[in-house]
Amino acid sequence: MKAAVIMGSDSDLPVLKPALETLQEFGIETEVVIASAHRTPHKVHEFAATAEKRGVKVIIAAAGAAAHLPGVVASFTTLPVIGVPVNSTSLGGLDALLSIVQMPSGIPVATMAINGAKNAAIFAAQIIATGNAALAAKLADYRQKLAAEVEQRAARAQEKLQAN
Ligand SMILES: Nc1c(C(=O)O)ncn1[C@@H]1O[C@H](COP(=O)(O)O)[C@@H](O)[C@H]1O
Repeated sequence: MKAAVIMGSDSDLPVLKPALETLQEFGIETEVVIASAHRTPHKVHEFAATAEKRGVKVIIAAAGAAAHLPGVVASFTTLPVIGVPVNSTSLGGLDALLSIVQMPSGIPVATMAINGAKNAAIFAAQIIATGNAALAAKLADYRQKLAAEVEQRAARAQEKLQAN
């Protein structure tokens, strides 16, 4: 049960932190790699072409600006690739979102929201859980906690409304 998180620059790390924390919470072993399709293309190729052999089941690939990294990673492997557009330029992440989401037919990248690192990790867990009952149970538990939190917040909001 292993995931990989690759990002285009160390400057993306703060955005990816929630993904790393969430993967850890679910007990998923995670490789973290900083490599760029533009600046270190050979490293990206080596990483993606050998990921399956290393036991990686799913790859989260994050980049900002002209974010070619997720698509290039996807081109070198048939493992599922989850793309995270990072807001790192004056275009607010829309540049990265459009670069990642609009893949040519045949080489998909499952694209998350801008800076949507946490959902990327949850989605990665869901993919791994299709073949791992213990992880599937953890995800079911997570959903229950989420629902309980929403109910608590709704109850607090109702109390405030009634007090006014
Ligand atoms: N989009 C890419 C790629 C790539 O797609 O290969 N490599 C780096 N980058 C992005 O450039 C932004 C600025 O990087 P620097 O802060 O290193 O200048 C980062 O958000 C990175 O993901």
